[in-house]
Amino acid sequence: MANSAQTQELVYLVTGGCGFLGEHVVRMLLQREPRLRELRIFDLHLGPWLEELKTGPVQVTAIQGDVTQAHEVAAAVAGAHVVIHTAGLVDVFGKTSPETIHEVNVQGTQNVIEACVQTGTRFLIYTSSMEVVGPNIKGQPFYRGNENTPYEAVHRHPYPCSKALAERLVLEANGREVLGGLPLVTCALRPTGIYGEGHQIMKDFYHQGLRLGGRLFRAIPASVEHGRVYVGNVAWMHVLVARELEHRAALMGGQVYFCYDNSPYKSYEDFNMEFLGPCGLQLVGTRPLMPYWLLVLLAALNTLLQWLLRPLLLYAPLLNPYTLAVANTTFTVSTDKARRHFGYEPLFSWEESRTRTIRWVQTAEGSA
Ligand SMILES: NC(=O)C1=CN([C@@H]2O[C@H](COP(=O)(O)OP(=O)(O)OC[C@H]3O[C@@H](n4cnc5c(N)ncnc54)[C@H](O)[C@@H]3O)[C@@H](O)[C@H]2O)C=CC1
Ligand SMILES: CC(C)[C@@H](O)CC[C@@H](C)[C@H]1CC[C@H]2[C@@H]3[C@H](O)CC4=CC(=O)CC[C@]4(C)[C@H]3CC[C@]12C
Repeated sequence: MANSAQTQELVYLVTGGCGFLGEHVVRMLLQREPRLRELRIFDLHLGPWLEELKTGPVQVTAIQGDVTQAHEVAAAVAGAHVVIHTAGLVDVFGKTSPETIHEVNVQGTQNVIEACVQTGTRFLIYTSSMEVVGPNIKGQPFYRGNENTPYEAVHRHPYPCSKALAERLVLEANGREVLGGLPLVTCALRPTGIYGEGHQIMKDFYHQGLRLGGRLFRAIPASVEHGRVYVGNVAWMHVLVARELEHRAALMGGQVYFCYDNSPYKSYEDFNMEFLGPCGLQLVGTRPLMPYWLLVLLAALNTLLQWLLRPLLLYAPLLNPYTLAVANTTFTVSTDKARRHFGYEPLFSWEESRTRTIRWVQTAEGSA
C-alpha cells in the first residue's frame, strides 16, 4: 500500500461496523483515512445511520451478513486491503448460549481468517479484549499490568474463553500465505472496558438509577480499580494499526496491544459516576452497602430466576455471578507498547472523553 499515500485506492472492511465500537471505527476511518476508496461495513444488523455516510467521496458499502457463514464473509472480504474484525457477541449476561457465543466469536473469526487467506487480503486487525487475560477465575488482581506482565489467564465463562481462542487463531495466522503468495499480517487489540457514546451498559445503569429515584447503591469497594478506555481512542488505535501494519509488519505482525488512554483508574461504579453524576444520579455509600456474601447470594438468585423465566422472557440483569466477580477484581493496565510500536497517542483527552460521554447520556436520555 506504500504507493497509495496520496490516492484514494484502498478498500477496508469493518465487521461489526454497526456496533458500539464498530460505528466509531467506521466514522473514524471516514474522517482520518485519506487513502480510502471503499469502506465496506459488514454486520448482522445494519443501522439506518449508514445512509448518511453514502454522500461522501468514499464509497460506503453496507453488507448485511453473518460471520458464521463462511461464504458471506468471503464475499465481503474479497478485494479488501484491510479487514478490521470487531464483530462479536459481547454477552456476559446469559442472553445467548455458550454454543452461540463460540460459533460467532471463534468460528466467525476463523471464517474471517480463511477469507483473508483465500481471497488475498493481507492485513487483519482483530478486536480482542482485556478479558483474554483476566480477571481470571481465581480473582487474582491485575494491577496496572502490561502485555508482558505474568498472569494466570484461566477462564470458564464462554465469553472470555471465546475471545481467548479467537485471539490465538488470529495471532497464529500471522505469516500464513494468502492468495498471491504474500504473507498475512495480523494483530490483536485488547480494549479494557470501553465507554462512550453508544455504550448500552452505561444506559442500563442510568435507567436503573432513574428507577431507584436517582440513586445507585455501591456494591463494589472503591479500591477495586477497573480499566476503562474511551471508544474514540479505541477506534483511533484501530485506524492507526491498520495504517501502520504494512510498513511495520516485522514488528507489529502477530502482536497484541492493550487499548489505553488517560482515563483515570477508578472502580467500575465510581468511573460510571463521572458521567451519571452530572446527569443527576447519586452513588449511595462510601463502602458497599451489602456484605459480599449477600451480593453473591443475590447474583445466584438472578441466575436461578433467569433459568426459570427463560421459557417466558429473557431476564438478564447486570448482577450475576460473573459480572460480580469481574467487577470485584482489580484489572488495570499501564503500558506504552502501542506508542512504541506504532506511535499511538490518545486522540481524545480524558476531559474530552468525559464531556462527550456526559453529553451523549444527556441527549440519548433526552431523546428517549
Ligand atoms: N464493549 C466493551 O467494553 C469491549 C468490547 N470488546 C470487543 O469489541 C468488539 C465490539 O464490541 P461492542 O461494540 O461493545 O459490541 P456490540 O454488540 O455493540 O457490537 C458488535 C457488533 O457485531 C455484530 N454481530 C454480532 N454477531 C454477528 C454475526 N454473527 N455476524 C455479523 N455481525 C455480528 C452486532 O450486530 C454488532 O453490531 C467485540 O469483539 C468485543 O468483544 C473488547 C473489549 C471491551
Ligand atoms: C452489579 C454490580 C456488581 C456492577 O458493578 C456490575 C458491573 C458489570 C456489569 C461490569 C463490571 C466490569 C464489566 C466488564 C469489563 O469492563 C470487561 C469487559 C470486556 C469486554 O470485552 C466486554 C465487556 C466486559 C465483559 C464488561 C462487561 C460489564 C462488566 C462485567
